[in-house]
Amino acid sequence: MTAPTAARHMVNFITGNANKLGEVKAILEPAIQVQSQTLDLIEVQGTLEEVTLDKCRRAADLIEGPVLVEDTCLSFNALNGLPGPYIKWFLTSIGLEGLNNLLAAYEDKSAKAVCTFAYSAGPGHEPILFQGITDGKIVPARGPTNFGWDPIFEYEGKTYAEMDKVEKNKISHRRRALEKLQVWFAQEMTS
Ligand SMILES: O=c1[nH]c(=O)c2ncn([C@@H]3O[C@H](COP(=O)(O)OP(=O)(O)OP(=O)(O)O)[C@@H](O)[C@H]3O)c2[nH]1
Ligand SMILES: [Mg+2]
Repeated sequence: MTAPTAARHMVNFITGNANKLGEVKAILEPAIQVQSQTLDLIEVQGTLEEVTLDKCRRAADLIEGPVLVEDTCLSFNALNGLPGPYIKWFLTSIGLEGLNNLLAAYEDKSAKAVCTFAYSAGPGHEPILFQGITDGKIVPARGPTNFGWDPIFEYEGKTYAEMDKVEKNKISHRRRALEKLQVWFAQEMTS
């Protein structure tokens, strides 16, 4: 499938999350320019893939053009992957300490940060998924609290919040997903 010409060097990232947008720009630009629009998209229940595909189709229909969306999961291995795509609700409801408490009864504190981007060339075009996973563990909060659950997700001895942006963007779930998107975009440009 060939993407429309306008989408070859530019994506329209639909998100309400300024921190996500900042990281996506830092990783993709200047090779791929990122413009952004905020839409209040209803998010369905289901697997991460189902949630992201549905979000992408809705965004493409509303924008009537090419879109990129992303959904982030935080999955606790001891809880068979929960909170997963529902992490936003959990974080809002019980906070960082509450998320730690969910694992109090379990020895296994390991978790996966999972980022799934979906790109659609427009309404009626089936979205393409790009997923990245970073394995870490859940710890009591350390570091600045300006982005979601960054302070409780530890990777190789540091929480995401303790890393500067450059460091996080080298190893993050978002970076790993965007590397796949970059490869796909590069192929589209030469095809
Ligand atoms: O500490 C964090 N480090 C990250 O790297 C990260 N990425 C996302 N999040 C949070 O996890 C939930 C995902 O929900 P989510 O994917 O639906 O995002 P959202 O609703 O904020 O934006 P969007 O859906 O408009 O794009 C939201 O609470 C986000 O704030 C992160 N927290
Ligand atoms: Mg959301």
